[in-house]
Amino acid sequence: MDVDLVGLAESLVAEAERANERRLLVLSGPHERGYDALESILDTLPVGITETTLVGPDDRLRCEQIPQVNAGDLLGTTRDVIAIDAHEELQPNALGKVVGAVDGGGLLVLLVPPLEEWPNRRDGFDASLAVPPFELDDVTGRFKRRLVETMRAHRGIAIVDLETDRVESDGLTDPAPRRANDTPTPPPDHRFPAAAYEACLTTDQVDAVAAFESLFERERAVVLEADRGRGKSSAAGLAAGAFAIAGEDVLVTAPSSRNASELFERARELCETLEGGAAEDKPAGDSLRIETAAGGSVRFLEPSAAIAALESADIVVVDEAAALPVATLESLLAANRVAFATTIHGYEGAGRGFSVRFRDRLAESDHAVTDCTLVEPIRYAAGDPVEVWAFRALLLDARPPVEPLVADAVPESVDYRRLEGDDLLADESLLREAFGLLVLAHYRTEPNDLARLLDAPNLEARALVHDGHVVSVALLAREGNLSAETRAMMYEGGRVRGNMLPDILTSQLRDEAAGEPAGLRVVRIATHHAARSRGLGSRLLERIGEEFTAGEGSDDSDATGGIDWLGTGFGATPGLLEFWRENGYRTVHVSTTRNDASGEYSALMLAPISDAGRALRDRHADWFVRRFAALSSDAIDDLEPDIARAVLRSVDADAGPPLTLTDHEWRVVAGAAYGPGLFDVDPGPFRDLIVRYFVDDPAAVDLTGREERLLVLRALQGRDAERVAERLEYHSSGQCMRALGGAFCPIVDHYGTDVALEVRTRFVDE
Ligand SMILES: CC(=O)SCCNC(=O)CCNC(=O)[C@H](O)C(C)(C)COP(=O)(O)OP(=O)(O)OC[C@H]1O[C@@H](n2cnc3c(N)ncnc32)[C@H](O)[C@@H]1OP(=O)(O)O
Ligand SMILES: Nc1ncnc2c1ncn2[C@@H]1O[C@H](COP(=O)(O)OP(=O)(O)OP(=O)(O)O)[C@@H](O)[C@H]1O
Repeated sequence: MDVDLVGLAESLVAEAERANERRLLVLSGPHERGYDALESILDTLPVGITETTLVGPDDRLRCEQIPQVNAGDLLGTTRDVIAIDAHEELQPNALGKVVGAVDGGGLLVLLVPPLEEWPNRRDGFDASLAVPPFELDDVTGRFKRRLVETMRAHRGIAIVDLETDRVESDGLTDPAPRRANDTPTPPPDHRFPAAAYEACLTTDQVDAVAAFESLFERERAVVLEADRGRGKSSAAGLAAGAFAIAGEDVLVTAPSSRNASELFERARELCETLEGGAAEDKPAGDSLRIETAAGGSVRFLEPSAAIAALESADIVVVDEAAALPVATLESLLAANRVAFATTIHGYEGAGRGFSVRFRDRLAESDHAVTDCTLVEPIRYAAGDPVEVWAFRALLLDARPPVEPLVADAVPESVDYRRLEGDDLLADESLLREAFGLLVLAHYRTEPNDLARLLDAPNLEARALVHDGHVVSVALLAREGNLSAETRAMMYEGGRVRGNMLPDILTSQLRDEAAGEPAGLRVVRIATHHAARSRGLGSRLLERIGEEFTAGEGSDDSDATGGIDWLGTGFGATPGLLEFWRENGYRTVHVSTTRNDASGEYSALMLAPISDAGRALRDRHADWFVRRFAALSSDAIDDLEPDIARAVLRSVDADAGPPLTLTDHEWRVVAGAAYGPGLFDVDPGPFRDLIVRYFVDDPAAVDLTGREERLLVLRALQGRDAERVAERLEYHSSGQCMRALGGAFCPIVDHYGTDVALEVRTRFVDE
């Protein structure tokens, strides 16, 4: 080989060391030559085998090797050199996870096919985007084209063409030598020991530790946000140690104990510094525990155990909070003094439930909240070119437009726009705004989603733009239109990628024909927070409906038309159910388990366009109404009553069986409403009536919100009267049951047959 590859790698590393930055070396060309080059580089660089990792399919070097799917193992760890073999495939998520693990002074190496060809090759990841009925050939290469373009445009990235033996770019930036880091100093008035601050590596970390001092007071919460590798876990550990030294019992929780290791490391070091090795580190089962001379402690419990033990702790620290379900975070908020540390950008595809949903709940709580953001990286210098490139290429920092640009947007001021892949690729700011809005509005968006948006044949995006800026955006997926073979396979228990609605309607709800009509699922919709509640989201759905109604019916399956139904599935909340209902969508199913990430039950809704779509919606609405009462006392017996009310109200009013209570059942119900009868002897007819009442939503039946919740909790979900009385603030279970009878009076008045009304006259003077 003519080019002095080894010399280039050495210069890159020398420069990286000088600046405490990283460098990226792209080796493009035939697979084997890539490995030959990599091996000679690794043989020469003064880097230990233990500090090197190969991320790829084969164990080909004398160093640690992990496949891309396990790239998450590198999160929170540090390596001098990481090489990614992207010949067989490149998973965008793996790239995002790996980039943060390379140490300052280190090298990231990317083995790729010749750059000109790479975007035109379909790889293993692309295969995952070819969801039925689409084929691999339908997948495009825009994401890779974007990677190549940004690699060529960014600093600090060397590109070598191994086929032509040419250095396309040497990636050298000739950086100024790094300034010696100023040693951070403790804040002037501090309550933690100075050693807690002296252990900090950056001024940001000092500020973060200081933020924890607010937890000396009651009813306080601290929120620590940072990109990966800013030292937030360590800051939390120093604070936890300082509290333990002061005699407090600190309970630490995180998705797994592995996530909390840095925190315990710092806490233990601090306790040892201050107590001269007195701190005890006792592994007890799977929990870590540090105890101090003052009787304080730092201990780890898994989230569910931590929730059960909140009462016993003085202070609760939640690390990697964004990766926990919102429901779990809410339960942890019951702690009086609590801190949440979380990653804000999606290296890990970590949940954004934290910022999206939990923030509101935190603001509503009684805690005074202290916020702190750590910006300065710890593993490498700020402004590191590899991080800058990764953020840009993977849009890890994509943001919606700044508020003033869209603050005046109203339905009359906006244009409807199809966001075609090529437009998005060509217009960086359009892509950033649209993707940024999707990311901000959803709790789980990751680099793979960017690739999907650009390349997946089943996905489309639409937006409302105000003065050229995206103010509302929707991500749409084509579903259904599946062959008889695929449908049979699903019906028999096989899985099909994409196609969420047909999949659930077929495999769970046993409708083999559900995948036949063609649909369009609104995967995600978001309006800029500065312009919500002005009808923009509804306008966007309306325009989408118009566009796809144009070519109604599955016979005509050309690019825009050929759609039988619009649909959606999302974590159900009363507000969202109302939003979709207002826009013509009707509920056909509620999931029987809570979503892992959001902690919510999902609702599936359909808005038919063609006759085939209407038939699909109608039969599923009918089945849903028929099964709802039985579900309520079983799989969804803990569905929040306000969600149950909203779910039933958003079912098509014509759906479900007619009321068929026998004369005897009417006597039982009317007897409980107006006389001495009891709900408990025969709940069935009561439940049928309640479901009918909610689905019809008749104005003539006058019930309060509290009465409706009572109907759900006691009668549909069959919960214990005493608990229901407590929750709805009735004086006693007796009063609660009397109120239940009372709630049935207007229902009997409205629906009751002559037999029922006769019962009423026995007890009421008319
Ligand atoms: C498949 C999915 O993507 S479901 C997830 C939807 N997206 C999100 O939750 C992201 C955050 N939220 C948003 O971006 C917006 O609130 C959207 C997209 C839900 C609605 O967009 P908007 O432009 O505000 O819609 P629009 O003005 O037409 O309708 C608003 C009405 O919907 C209802 N609504 C929507 N969301 C909520 C909510 N979270 N809580 C209460 N009501 C809500 C209300 O009735 C509201 O009217 P109001 O504010 O006068 O009470
Ligand atoms: N004060 C400190 N003293 C010693 N080492 C530190 C300190 N702060 C951070 N580090 C080291 O820097 C790296 C990143 O720190 P830490 O894990 O706390 O950051 P983080 O923001 O939680 O990062 P990640 O999200 O990647 O886990 C770790 O290897 C940690 O050991």
